[in-house]
Amino acid sequence: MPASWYPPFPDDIPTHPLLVIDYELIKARDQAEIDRLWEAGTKLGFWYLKNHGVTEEANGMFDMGAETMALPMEEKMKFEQGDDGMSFGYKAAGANAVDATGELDTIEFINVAKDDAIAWPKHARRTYPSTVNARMESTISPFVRKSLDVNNTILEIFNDRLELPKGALSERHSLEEFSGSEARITKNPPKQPGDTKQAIGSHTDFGSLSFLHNRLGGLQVLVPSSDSWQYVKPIPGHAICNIGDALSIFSGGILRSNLHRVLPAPGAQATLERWSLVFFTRPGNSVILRALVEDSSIIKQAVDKNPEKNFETGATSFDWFSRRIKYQRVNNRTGPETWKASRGTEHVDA
Ligand SMILES: O=C(O)CCC(=O)C(=O)O
Ligand SMILES: [Fe+2]
Repeated sequence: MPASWYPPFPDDIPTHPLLVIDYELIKARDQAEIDRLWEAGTKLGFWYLKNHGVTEEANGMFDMGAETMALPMEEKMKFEQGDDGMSFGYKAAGANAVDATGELDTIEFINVAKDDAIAWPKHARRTYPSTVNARMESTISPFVRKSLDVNNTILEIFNDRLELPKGALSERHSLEEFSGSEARITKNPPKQPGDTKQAIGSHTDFGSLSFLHNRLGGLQVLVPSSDSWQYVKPIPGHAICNIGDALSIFSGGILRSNLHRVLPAPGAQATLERWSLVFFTRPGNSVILRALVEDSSIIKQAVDKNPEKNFETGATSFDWFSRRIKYQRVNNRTGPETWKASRGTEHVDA
């Protein structure tokens, strides 16, 4: 459905302003735009990105999502992600908890590994439904490659601003090493009257950078230093980008991995199915998640200034990621401690 057919996001509810960053200017290394990206990355950890050049590929991904979710449940379940912490594949609605009480999530999604999109027609990590295979070459691989370009460019900018040696962040996100990087399409059913269920519970993202394409509202950020949640209004043609745990940890907390969640779309949009598309860039599986204090004096200063925060996770990116996925799954739930075990840097940040 073209975005112009959607009922508008209501104009009478508070929204959180994000800086609009122009990717063309970032690519051209425009200093003023880089300063604004830095401000967005350090203060909120979320920003809009315009002129990213991925709209057509994103539209194809939404079509792939619709084709995949229309398959019979029995077919989709053949490609289910399982309970061991692997994220690639299909997840049915209600397979994850959204909070410590074990309330169930309402979204279904399909995750396609960057490694499979790059290796195609070979399988690197797993197999997928026929609807995914049919679009791997035409849609998914181009989307993944372009999204990687966008996120890698942003990583280079942050690398320089963090005064890290050239390539310090890139080498931790190499194309060749297997990683948790993946493309995700989510589908949330229309809101039922009186329903207050969360589609995705409060979380920080697991990896380094998320590149999100939203058509409807529903995404909320926790406003820093407050307990107030505010909607992020989708703007046509603008992606929403955010920083995840791994990049926040590498930077000694200078870059912010902010809590966010997804509710049903507000106002008149609530009557529609809500689809969203994300590309997650995550470090290579073997990369240890710790502040890069030996490589940057400003990261060292940031860590020294906050002795109460622990940036030595002792975990590889693979361990961090698998733990978080695994303990979200309600099949693994024993009690509130399972939810706690699925958490990210909100504790580092406490
Ligand atoms: O659907 C959205 O707007 C956000 C999705 C999200 O936060 C996630 O998949 O991690
Ligand atoms: Fe997220």
